Amino acid sequence: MDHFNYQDNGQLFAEQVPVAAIAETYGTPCYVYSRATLERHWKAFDDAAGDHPHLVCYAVKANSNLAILSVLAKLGSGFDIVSGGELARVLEAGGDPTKVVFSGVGKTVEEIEYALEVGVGCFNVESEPELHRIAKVAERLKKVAPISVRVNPDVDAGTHPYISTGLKENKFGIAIEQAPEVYRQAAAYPQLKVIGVDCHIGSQLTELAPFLEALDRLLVLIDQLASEGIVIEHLDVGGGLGVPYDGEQPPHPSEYAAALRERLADRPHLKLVFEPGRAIAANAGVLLTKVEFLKPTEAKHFAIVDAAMNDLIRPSLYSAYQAIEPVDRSLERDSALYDVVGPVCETGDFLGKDRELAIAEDDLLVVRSAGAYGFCMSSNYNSRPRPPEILVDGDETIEIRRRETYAELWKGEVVLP
Ligand SMILES: Cc1ncc(COP(=O)(O)O)c(C=O)c1O
Ligand SMILES: N[C@@H](CCCC[NH3+])C(=O)O
Repeated sequence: MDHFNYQDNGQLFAEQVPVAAIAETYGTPCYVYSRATLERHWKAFDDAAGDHPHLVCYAVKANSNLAILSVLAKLGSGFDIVSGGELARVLEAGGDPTKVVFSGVGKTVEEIEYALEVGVGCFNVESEPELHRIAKVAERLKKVAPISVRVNPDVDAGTHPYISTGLKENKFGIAIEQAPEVYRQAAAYPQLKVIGVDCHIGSQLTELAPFLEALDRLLVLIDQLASEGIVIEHLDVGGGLGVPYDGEQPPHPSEYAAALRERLADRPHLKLVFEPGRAIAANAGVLLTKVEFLKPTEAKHFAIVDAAMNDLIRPSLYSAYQAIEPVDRSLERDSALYDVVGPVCETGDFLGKDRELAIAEDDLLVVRSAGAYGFCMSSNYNSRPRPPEILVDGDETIEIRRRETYAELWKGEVVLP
């Protein structure tokens, strides 16, 4: 069962995970996750950091199902959040607020109050006005807010422009040249406690070099701050480690974490904070979908499936590649080149283009690497109920979110008299 992992990414897992039985029981489309794989990925970071002080703060945005958060909380995980809603989820799942880092460029007064009330571990401050806002709220609540400045190190992460975050032109963080001045202002506020430096340069990075370049720039900053008497206790390197969607060979989490740790060998007291999302969740999940119709046209063959862009938006939004495979490859089928599309009324509604597939109507397909930025980015567009989420936990399959009903589609709406 323990099978959706990096090394095995190219293999069919149907023999080990009862996906056909899951589809039978819960219907399609349907997300399926592996608890063992989630745990293994989290531990790869944790183990590689070894006895260097560290905290793996799973990025909740990647997959925020309460069951997933509770699995990680039980391992001792911290959490990287970007909203009050994510904080509420972490608390509901049994997460420790003191192990929460709060990122995001637009924290509201209400969110800051909430985070201070529950005692989050750190605010990752993304602008000067945010610094002043946190200080003001903390003063009013008579609290001291622990803060890091999210520094934009101006490193090209070499990833999709929509998910690159560490360049000068991106909205995230504070330019590294301005960071010392912002730290000085922070240090002058009695209601703020400077504890860290933070960065996050982008997502789906497949090389170590940009991470190390960013790290080196932050270490220079940390030394400069130390010379001014501003002591940094933790270095948050963000998330962003990529996964193999289409033959990429990103460093394994253990290799990545070990490389960063090595850089800090002469700084045994500088705590390392990681914020991985995708690397933990993506290849711990798949989206199951069924072929509704095969539609050959003059220009193209379409495989119309029952999952759509509302269920998994990454292909439509970023032209992202996600592998699509038939669950049962032993069936006799003619092979053809298909665009795998959903029922949503948008030309951009596709899960994959030009895929060589040997399939027929009613066949079950898996869309791989769908455990991260899958369900959490889903919507009800075209009034499609969102799919269920199933966690495979050893021999058990647990429905960790049931399929939405039609009535849930209009929850909170009113029919006018
Ligand atoms: C601040 C921050 N931390 C962590 C993450 C998680 O990124 P990833 O899923 O690429 O590890 C993101 C998303 O890119 C982010 O914006
Ligand atoms: N949602 C994106 C990643 C965004 C990362 C969040 N900062 C994806 O699916 O690849």
